Amino acid sequence: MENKVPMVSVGGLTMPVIGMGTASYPPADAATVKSAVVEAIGSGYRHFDTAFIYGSEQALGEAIAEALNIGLIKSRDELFITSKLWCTCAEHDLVIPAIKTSLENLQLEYLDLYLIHWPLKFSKEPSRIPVPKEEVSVIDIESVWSAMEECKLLGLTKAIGVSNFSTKKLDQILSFAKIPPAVNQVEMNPLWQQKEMKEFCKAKGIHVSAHSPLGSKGTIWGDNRIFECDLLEEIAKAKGKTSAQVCLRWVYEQGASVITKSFNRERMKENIDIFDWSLSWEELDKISGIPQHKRSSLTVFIEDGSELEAEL
Ligand SMILES: NC(=O)C1=CN([C@@H]2O[C@H](COP(=O)(O)OP(=O)(O)OC[C@H]3O[C@@H](n4cnc5c(N)ncnc54)[C@H](OP(=O)(O)O)[C@@H]3O)[C@@H](O)[C@H]2O)C=CC1
Ligand SMILES: O=C[C@H](O)[C@@H](O)[C@@H](O)[C@H](O)C(=O)O
Repeated sequence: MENKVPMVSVGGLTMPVIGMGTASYPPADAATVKSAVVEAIGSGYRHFDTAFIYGSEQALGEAIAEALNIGLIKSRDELFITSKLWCTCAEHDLVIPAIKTSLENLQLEYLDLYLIHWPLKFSKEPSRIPVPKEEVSVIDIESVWSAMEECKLLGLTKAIGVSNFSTKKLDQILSFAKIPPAVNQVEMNPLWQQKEMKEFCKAKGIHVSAHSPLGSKGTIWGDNRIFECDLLEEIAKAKGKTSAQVCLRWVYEQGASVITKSFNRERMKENIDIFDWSLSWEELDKISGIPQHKRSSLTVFIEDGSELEAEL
């Protein structure tokens, strides 16, 4: 299939506006992730999102090797690969070893984008989930960011950015960064539209990437609300599309990139088929009025996560 996915400029790189997520719950086995990624490459995906904590780096690396082997792609450079620094390594001296571990897992020499996963640090390997609050603190962003900058200067990644950062935290980074964050990857979908974040990032030249664009259906941190939203279904029906496609197209029309996960062949094809039609002003206006509902995985994974969230 011809790759007709639009590209966006991010930190001096071009990035396909849709990326395939590789986080799943319960975590899929390596063979499932590998075959889903190979299938996705065959369907035109060129952008993949992983993280140390997902446990999917190895399988993604194997899929890339396989795609090269069977000639689906000619060179690794045709792909855009993102990984993320986990909270147990969110301190200056642990960042370079962490990205090297991710690269080793992926069998790659460089990442395209390396993100700080959360503005949080775990003092040790969490003793349980939800992580006890005494094991969690707010990241020392200045020292961690300088190590992220070193990752880029060393050529371990082409661009650096953050994830789940508030505008307040972004402002902090911008006050000292030699290399500003290229991306903030945040939850964004018609039920959590990120209007303020979108305006802030536009003004500061930071690209917004949307994770959970379908509400992370099927995971313990997600829900099915997107698929139960009558308005989205109504719009989808009228256009001969699905609610998922309407959501993904909506994110794209906001100027954000879309990171969505499907390991199902038909749905991954459906999800990438959003670039030759558009939403009307009237439809966009109706979506803009949907009551907002933030669904944060912090409250699932961290004890008193909502209190902590207020600090971030
Ligand atoms: N930075 C961060 O903190 C976070 C990053 N992420 C990243 O973003 C990616 C996407 O987010 P994620 O939480 O996975 O959730 P999504 O919002 O992309 O939803 C994925 C779920 O929806 C299902 N699905 C996918 N396409 C369709 C469709 N067309 N119709 C119906 N159901 C569909 C999938 O099932 P199936 O596979 O069976 O199709 C899966 O259960 C993650 O994989 C991860 O890479 C996610 C959360 C947080
Ligand atoms: O342990 C915590 C979880 O992994 C969570 O914070 C992340 O996995 C997040 O939901 C994501 O998918 O990026």
